[in-house]
Amino acid sequence: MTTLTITRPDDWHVHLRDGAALTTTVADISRYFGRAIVMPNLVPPVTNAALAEQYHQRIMAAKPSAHFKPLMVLYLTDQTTAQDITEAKASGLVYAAKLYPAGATTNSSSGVTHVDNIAEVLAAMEAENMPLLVHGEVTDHDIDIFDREAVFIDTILRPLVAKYPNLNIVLEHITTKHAVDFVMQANENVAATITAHHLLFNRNHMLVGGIRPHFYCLPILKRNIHQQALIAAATSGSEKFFLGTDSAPHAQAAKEAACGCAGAYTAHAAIELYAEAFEQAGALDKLEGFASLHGPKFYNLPANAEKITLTKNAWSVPATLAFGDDNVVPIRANETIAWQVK
Ligand SMILES: NC(=O)N[C@@H](CC(=O)O)C(=O)O
Ligand SMILES: [Zn+2]
Ligand SMILES: [Zn+2]
Repeated sequence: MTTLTITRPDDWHVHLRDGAALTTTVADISRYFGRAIVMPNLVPPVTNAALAEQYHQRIMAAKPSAHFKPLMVLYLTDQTTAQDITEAKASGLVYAAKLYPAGATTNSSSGVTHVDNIAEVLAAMEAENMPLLVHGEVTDHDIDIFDREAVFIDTILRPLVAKYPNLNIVLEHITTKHAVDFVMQANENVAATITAHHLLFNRNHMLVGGIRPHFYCLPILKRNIHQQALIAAATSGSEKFFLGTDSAPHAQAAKEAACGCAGAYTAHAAIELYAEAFEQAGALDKLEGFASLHGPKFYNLPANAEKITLTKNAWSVPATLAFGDDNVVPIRANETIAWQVK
């Protein structure tokens, strides 16, 4: 196949950052995506409706394409109240709230220290029909970094799903067969996003022949059998799995460092990278469901009305992209990508 026309896709998990970085991130994400769930892990984080509204204005001031709509997310802390949820929902701009276990990932230090601290908040979200988005990793320092997602599922998520059976939950950026199996056996209100980089890469890409910091993200790339399970889930046609790039830019110097930040930048070529992964799996016919239909259905929103067309036409990714006063090194820097959006 050399061209592929699909319903305009959405990105259900992206980091646009703030300030001057918005010039690049907003242009890239709005090139063909219709909507994006915008992660709230700024410094300080987006913890209430007023902050979400201000962040929304800054994103719109960065002039996204006319078809683009940012969907805002509340960052949950130990101090979040049920009223914060009610006000966020009433704003009409906030579509979900995010659980970052404190210390699990970039800018998560204000996150939740124990899920019991947000019991009332979760009950309010269940009542208000507001989805809970989860960074699913435990932070105990004696738990191996490669096991943190599986341990989170068994010790935190499974009991949480049982306690709030009607809460809509998205396990974000899943990276293991354990997560795929958990989501598959759960009820319809439990779904997952999958990144392009976790479909295309495993930990060998990051660690063999030298350490490659631009592949370092959280949850960390796992071994090949997990990559295969993610590919099988994404291309299965199951409505429980949908596109979330987790495009997470950091300045080049913050990645290429003795202690490098976690996050991979893919917003410059997101659907193109997914198309490669789906083509390698012989499943290009499943891309539209994953990228454009399953997400809106889960969020109870209509699919986008327009279409986009991808053509098989290799193009070169630059070594760096502008990122405020800095640079970001995108995934596939100095290499080619097989697909291109017309
Ligand atoms: N995925 C990452 O490695 N990093 C994200 C945070 C996150 O999504 O966990 C970031 O904000 O940099
Ligand atoms: Zn995360
Ligand atoms: Zn993320």
